[in-house]
Amino acid sequence: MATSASQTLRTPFLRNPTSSLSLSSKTPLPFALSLPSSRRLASPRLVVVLSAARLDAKPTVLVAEKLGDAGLDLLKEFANVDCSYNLSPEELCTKISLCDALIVRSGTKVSREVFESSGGRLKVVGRAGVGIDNVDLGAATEFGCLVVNAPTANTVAAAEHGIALLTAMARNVAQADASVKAGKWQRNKYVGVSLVGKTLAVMGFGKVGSEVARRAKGLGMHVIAHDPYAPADRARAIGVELVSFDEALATADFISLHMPLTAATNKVLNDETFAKMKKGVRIVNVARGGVIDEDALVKALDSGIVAQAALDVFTVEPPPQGNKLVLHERVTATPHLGASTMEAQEGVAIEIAEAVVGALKGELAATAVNAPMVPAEVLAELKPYVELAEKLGRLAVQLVAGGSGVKNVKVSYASARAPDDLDTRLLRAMITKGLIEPISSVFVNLVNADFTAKQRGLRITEERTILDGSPESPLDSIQVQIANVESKFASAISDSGEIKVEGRVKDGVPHLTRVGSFEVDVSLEGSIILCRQVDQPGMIGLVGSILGEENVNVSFMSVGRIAPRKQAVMAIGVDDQPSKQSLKRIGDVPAIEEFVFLKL
Ligand SMILES: NC(=O)c1ccc[n+]([C@@H]2O[C@H](COP(=O)([O-])OP(=O)(O)OC[C@H]3O[C@@H](n4cnc5c(N)ncnc54)[C@H](O)[C@@H]3O)[C@@H](O)[C@H]2O)c1
Ligand SMILES: O=C(O)[C@H](O)COP(=O)(O)O
Repeated sequence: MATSASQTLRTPFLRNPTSSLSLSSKTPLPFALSLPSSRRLASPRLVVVLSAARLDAKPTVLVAEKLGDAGLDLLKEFANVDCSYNLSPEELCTKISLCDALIVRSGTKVSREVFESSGGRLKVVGRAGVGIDNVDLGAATEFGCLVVNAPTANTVAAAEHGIALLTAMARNVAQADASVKAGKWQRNKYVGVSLVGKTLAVMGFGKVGSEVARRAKGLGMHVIAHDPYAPADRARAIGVELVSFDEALATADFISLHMPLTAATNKVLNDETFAKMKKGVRIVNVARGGVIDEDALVKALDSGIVAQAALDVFTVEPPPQGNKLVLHERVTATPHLGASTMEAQEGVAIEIAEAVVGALKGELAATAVNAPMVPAEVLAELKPYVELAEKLGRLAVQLVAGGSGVKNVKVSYASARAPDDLDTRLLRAMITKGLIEPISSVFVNLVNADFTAKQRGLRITEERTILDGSPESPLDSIQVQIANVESKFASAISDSGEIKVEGRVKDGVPHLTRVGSFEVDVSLEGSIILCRQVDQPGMIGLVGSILGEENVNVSFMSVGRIAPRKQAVMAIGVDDQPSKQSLKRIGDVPAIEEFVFLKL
């Protein structure tokens, strides 16, 4: 989904189950921050019960690389800001356990060790720039840590630096400057090449690449581009032809690299691909050093395949002293300056500060890198269903008998909406949270739900039932089925052999509406007692009075039965947890064949 950088989206950062803080029954969303409970934040849109003392607690943001003042000011309004630059990896790991958020540029490696060392406190990593190859995204996701970047504010700066390198390289500006400063006047040595009419291949036609292409056309160059994922109409609009990788290599006089560093682009310029280039090609790299095999580039320069190279980025930064590439006479080098203009750094600082503060408040910036983006209006509509989803997951897993491994879960959404008009990622994440948290010590949120499910071998399949009728509300019901398990409440097993629970939202409140083959109706608040009994008068009163004697408030009761005077399931909602003795007394009622107490 395309969103503007300034748009912020409300997203669930889910409560850490180890926290003592609980959500009130009136809480419309389980959207508290995953901060330690003592550090929860006040936010006008977070309905979490906070003590007054806690309202004062500010999160701590570690800024590990230089950030523009405007961004720092924004951060300071909301958080304690620790600006500690040039930390060693060990120092970063030590400090991180005291921080809720970390902001870096490209010079800091946010490794797995950083997430491990944070002890679960680090909730947001903000990358003040585009490339997130210095952040271990897999580890961030595993640890439920959101990663946000600032992808737009330095685009023009990077494109301008690309053009600066292109023109400077073609006219030997850096080499000639050094020569004049050394007292020489070598006019014949530094004869350059013209750009006009030459073919420039832009590799990676994204934000920076397309801005470079636009500017190069203004210089009279013939611009082609290679990008397997770029839309043809965007290229057409700028007058750029999209070509294959090999065609780009074979026809270009100049190659400018603008792709991200990924497994697919790592050392994409290597011995083999240099051999496919036109002799005398000139290369600009303001993307990432790792996209070029640097040893191969030195060879290609020495053999004359590559006439010149202009490099802003290197595989290792800073490159080691004596690096052959940096010292090569036909190489122009800058120390990763693409984003370094006053304007870009101010913009990046604001963009990342807004994203990090938003994330700490429980919002999801539109620039989240490792979590699905859910538009604010979709989120508002799904709010009660999100709560329903988590509670159905919690109920279903508590019905599983000990020793049965939960492996296969089927979720069915009944809705009158068209299939592509219902985004279920959030619901699936919440069901996953509900299924996993009661039986483990991990906490699950939108960032790590799919990862955690996969890691635990939990297969969640989703299906849609399309209903007739008005699609006003997004969903009619959600059903969660767990296959191939025994249940501690046999009546929860449906005719087809799975544990089955189903729920709906009524007047904005989630309700349990089916257990196994029994229809019930109990609001999903507090906790629930399910009893199977032979349907007969007086049962509600009997159980109600056992609970009443202990001052346990009953919020809801409902009986679902197959037929009058046959087996029935009674669902009782309670505000407080009954004592073991009361539960035993309920179990001892002769007409009650089985019962289970479930915490929501
Ligand atoms: N030197 C600097 O200071 C500086 C500044 C900004 C950006 N960058 C780097 O520039 C690069 C581009 O940034 P952006 O903002 O334009 O990102 P972007 O995501 O907008 O564009 C990247 C483009 O690369 C394309 N791509 C992905 N894999 C590809 C492949 N195998 N072959 C060809 N194209 C491929 C994508 O489809 C996308 O269109 C990134 O590596 C970023 O880190 C460097
Ligand atoms: O990916 C980026 O945004 C650029 O490489 C800029 O990196 P920097 O923030 O370290 O200058």
